[in-house]
Amino acid sequence: MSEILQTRYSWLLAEIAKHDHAYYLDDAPNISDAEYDQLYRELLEIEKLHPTWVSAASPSQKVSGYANEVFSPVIHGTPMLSLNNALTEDEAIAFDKRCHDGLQIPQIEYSCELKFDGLAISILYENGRLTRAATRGDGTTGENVTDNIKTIESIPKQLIGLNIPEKIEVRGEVFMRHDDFYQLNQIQKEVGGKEFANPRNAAAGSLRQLDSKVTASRKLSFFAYGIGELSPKQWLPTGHSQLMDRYQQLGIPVCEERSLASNVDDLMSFFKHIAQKRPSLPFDIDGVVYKINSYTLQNQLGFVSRAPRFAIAHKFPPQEALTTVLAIEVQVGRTGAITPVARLNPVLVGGVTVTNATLHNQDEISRKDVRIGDYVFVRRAGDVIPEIVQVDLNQRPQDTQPYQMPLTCPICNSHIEKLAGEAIARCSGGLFCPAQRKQAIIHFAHRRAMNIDGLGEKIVDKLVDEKIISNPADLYKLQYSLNKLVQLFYVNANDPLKQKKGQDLTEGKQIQNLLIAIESSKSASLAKFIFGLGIRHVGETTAKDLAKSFRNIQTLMNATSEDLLKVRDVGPVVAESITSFMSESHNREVIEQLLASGLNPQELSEAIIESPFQDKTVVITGTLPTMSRDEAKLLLEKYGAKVSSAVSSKTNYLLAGSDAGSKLEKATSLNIPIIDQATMLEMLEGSQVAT
Ligand SMILES: NC(=O)c1ccc[n+]([C@@H]2O[C@H](COP(=O)([O-])OP(=O)(O)OC[C@H]3O[C@@H](n4cnc5c(N)ncnc54)[C@H](O)[C@@H]3O)[C@@H](O)[C@H]2O)c1
Ligand SMILES: [Zn+2]
Repeated sequence: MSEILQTRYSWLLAEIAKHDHAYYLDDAPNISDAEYDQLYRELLEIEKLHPTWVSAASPSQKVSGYANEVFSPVIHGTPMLSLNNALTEDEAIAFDKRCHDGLQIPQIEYSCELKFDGLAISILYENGRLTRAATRGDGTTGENVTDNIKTIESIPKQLIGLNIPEKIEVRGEVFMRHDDFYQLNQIQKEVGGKEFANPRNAAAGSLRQLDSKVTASRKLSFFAYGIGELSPKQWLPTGHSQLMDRYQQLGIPVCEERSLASNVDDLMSFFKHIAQKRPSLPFDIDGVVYKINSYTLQNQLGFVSRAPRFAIAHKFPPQEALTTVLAIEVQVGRTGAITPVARLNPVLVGGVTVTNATLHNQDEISRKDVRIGDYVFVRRAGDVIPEIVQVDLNQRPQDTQPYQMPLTCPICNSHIEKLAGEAIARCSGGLFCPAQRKQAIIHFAHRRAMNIDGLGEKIVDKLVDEKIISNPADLYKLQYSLNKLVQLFYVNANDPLKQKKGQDLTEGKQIQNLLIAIESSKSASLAKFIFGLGIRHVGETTAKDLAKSFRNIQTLMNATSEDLLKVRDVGPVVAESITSFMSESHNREVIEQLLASGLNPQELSEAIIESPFQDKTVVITGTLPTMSRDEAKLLLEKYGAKVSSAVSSKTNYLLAGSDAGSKLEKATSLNIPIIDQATMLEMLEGSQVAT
């Protein structure tokens, strides 16, 4: 039992670390906060049972987060801590009880605030002037974001009033209001930039920018809720609430929505009052915070490693609503991944209209048994993509059917496959499916596949969008589309593909180069061709093994599982993936078209007969008259040479073209034979490569 638990514990540590990275460093979480909190809770439960397992590195022992080293570091005078959570009313009541037990006094006054959903910031004022600002980072070391903070309008650069302390570190939250968030995403959409999943990510992503001009262009807001360094110490008022009042007098923004509570009932009514108000607030909050008001009492209770004992965040449960499933549709991603999506009767969840929810995969649909027509609870936990929590079985209409994913791709009709051990189903028409088109062509042209220089993502996007090509075989027909290409490359001056300054537009050099690269790719090896097909699980190494075993593409196309399993390193999953790919007639058609265009990839045996370059080391330098250096390299390698980049005493030949520089000098000084392209070709005459 304990072994299973130990495994689970290690898994949780790794999982939480992974999510912390995505959340704190990349400002792009992959799971909802509610799901994250569940993982964290489970970790705490296990640690309670096995205190000896807990190391200092556990997220329970330290403040989560990182300081990215691209910012200069700021060491916090006093650590910036986290808050413990109460997820239920009972847990909040238990917090109040712990405070009473710890302080042994009959009545405690609490200051109640909102829990803003942004990121913590420390702002230092010296003699009233803003001199430094830093993020929380890992709690001890934060990121210096002074210039960025200065771009936030509501944060005073100079404090006002008569009672300004010599030095004061104001702590609070930077966040983004809903309207500013929608506006930002709208702009991002227009300029093709990254859209943010929620205001928290947008705030963090906007503040943690190296260029403060970017931050300045994003509208951020700020509320203060705490204090760090202070001098003179006597400046501090008696309690937290009084500090907030004083902040207001200094011109520091403080949220109006706060109150004092004198017992646990007051805490609960504050919570309910705010929960009701939440949908109409202009910014996101994920709960409320209760803090013992008196600083003397706060100090008596003190801190645990990562959070104060005198405060707690009472979090809202994830926001849910009930609605009906109108349809279940599948979406096909760029790599063929099939994701079922529930189309919902539009419903407001926490102030946002939800019309779709992801269902992830068939296993998930079956587990939840979501059917078309069902009433379902939809959750939006302040974040990411809405999801279906569960079906309300009491309201299930008669005649509903368990949902089955389609067997063929809704876009291209190829069969949908699900490989053993994978949760995700995929469209098998990799070479043909419009959804996968761009990805397939980009992969085919990749340097390590057919190596078509100049055929990058942007050009592929254009060629496909303009319907000039729709699959890799179309590349070899491009010379027939010259007119269209010229238009595409040169006519629209605003086009990202337009020629760089100084290049001659009329010459058509870019098109010419592309066509040459496509033409030379016809001689790519069988291994590169197989790799270029983009068959799932067939990487470069597997492609090489397959090429060696099958010698030509036709044999591979007709190989059975048994044949495939004989190949080194090919197991059942790879074999299944290949047979499934090759059994899809659409893919076969594209391969046939490729062969018809003059590609005939063959695997040459490695045995070389009679080559003067067999096992010789050659270095290539300068510009050769008719070949590129890469072409010469391939040729030499085919004849058994090892082509290296630096001249040494071990070099057997230097192949030199015009404008050769230091390599030529070095080779001369080492007495290494120097040959030119013509000599190389002469030497190769009469050599043979066995096929
Ligand atoms: N979705 C994910 O993948 C993921 C990953 C990591 C963390 N998280 C989220 O982050 C939380 C943990 O982060 P955390 O350690 O920053 O704790 P926290 O966000 O739960 O609480 C501490 C923070 O609350 C903020 N805060 C807002 N209002 C406040 C107020 N009035 N007074 C004091 N502080 C206030 C401060 O920034 C402070 O640093 C998790 O509970 C989870 O919700 C999510
Ligand atoms: Zn498809």
